[in-house]
Amino acid sequence: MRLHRNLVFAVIDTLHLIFNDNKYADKEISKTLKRDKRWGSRDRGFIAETTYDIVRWQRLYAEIAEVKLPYSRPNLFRLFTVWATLKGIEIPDWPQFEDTPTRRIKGKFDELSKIRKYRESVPDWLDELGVKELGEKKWTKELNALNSQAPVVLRVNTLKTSPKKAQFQLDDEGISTKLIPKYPLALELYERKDVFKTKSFKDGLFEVQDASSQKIAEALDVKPGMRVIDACAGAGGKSLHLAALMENKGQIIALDIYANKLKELKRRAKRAGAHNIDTRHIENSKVVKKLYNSADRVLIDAPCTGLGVLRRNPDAKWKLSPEFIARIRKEQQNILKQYSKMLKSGGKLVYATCSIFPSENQLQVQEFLNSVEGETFSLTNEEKILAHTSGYDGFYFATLQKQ
Ligand SMILES: C[S@@+](CC[C@H](N)C(=O)[O-])C[C@H]1O[C@@H](n2cnc3c(N)ncnc32)[C@H](O)[C@@H]1O
Repeated sequence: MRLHRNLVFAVIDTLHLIFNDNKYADKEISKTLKRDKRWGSRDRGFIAETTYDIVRWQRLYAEIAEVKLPYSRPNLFRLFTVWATLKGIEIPDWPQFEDTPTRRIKGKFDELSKIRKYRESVPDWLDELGVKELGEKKWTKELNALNSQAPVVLRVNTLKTSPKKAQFQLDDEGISTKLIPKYPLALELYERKDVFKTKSFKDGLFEVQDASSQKIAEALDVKPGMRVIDACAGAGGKSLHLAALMENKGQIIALDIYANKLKELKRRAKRAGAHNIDTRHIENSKVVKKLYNSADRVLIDAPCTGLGVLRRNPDAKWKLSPEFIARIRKEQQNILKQYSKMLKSGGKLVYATCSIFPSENQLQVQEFLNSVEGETFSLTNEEKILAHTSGYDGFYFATLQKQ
């Protein structure tokens, strides 16, 4: 592979913003990709994948390159050199690479690879916490799976088409997919492609949604005509799925504390042809109180560490902190206690996270069930989905029934 100067510079500029200015990798990468209209899909793929790779392996590469945060521009080139050398890519004779040592990279890599926190590139505290939460064996396997590249999975929008029809249409647009057994609406791409440019996407035939995530709305057991509350709806990944399962009949009330996310939800709902979603911004506690005892189903897709989706957001490894985790656990319990009050008697509630840590998952549910607010609830189903066993994102969900 020959390295192109403008693409490498784009990667270096993006890494500077992610590492030194603490910006989100996905947002910065998509901004960078808009910089030059002449870039084709291979150029864009190079920028996105190289940036993600270096973010994912930051600790390992920094240790090999002997550089420390904040990274100067020459140090970012040293990180890049480690990436390229380990990939077997020849380093060009540009002035930016003059002082970057290429010798000993492989030797150091072999040496550091014996130690999990370097091999899998995680901070000490997260490695220790992972062992405490999952046990040595499971954490080692899971962390390894979470450091691999995630497959691209679509959820077919049954308001507009069927999985088989969508598969044919995508095939016509040059995108080959396979059905995934046990995930009725999922299509997995054989090869990474920009699906957002397709006519099928613009026509609302599918959303990009990991296979594990597709289990959440399904677990809520909704029926057409029900009144359903999606309490942490964000940009609506699950709301759209719920609308399809409800065949656009009944009502979905999508709540979130961020109005901009709900605005994005509305845009997506329009494309998907989902007409039964009302959005409500949680500006104060009254918005939730008004909905007490009103819903047949409540989905709590809770804010979490996102450790189950590290393959998609590798920068979370560097942005998370023990303080944040402590805060988010409290928030999860509060949300469960307050938002479960929106459910009618006899209704069902699903609590879900894209985390793999029991402290955010089954332990939260247990704490809730043992509390006064959880007295009338019982656990009817629970699934702990790990990336290394499922092949898809790490997720958790519990279904609770209210007496
Ligand atoms: C895991 S994300 C939801 C993803 C979304 N359900 C989807 O499928 O696309 C969690 C959401 O909870 C929202 N959130 C955080 N704190 C909240 C709170 N106290 N009440 C309601 N929503 C909250 C966040 O803004 C975020 O959008």
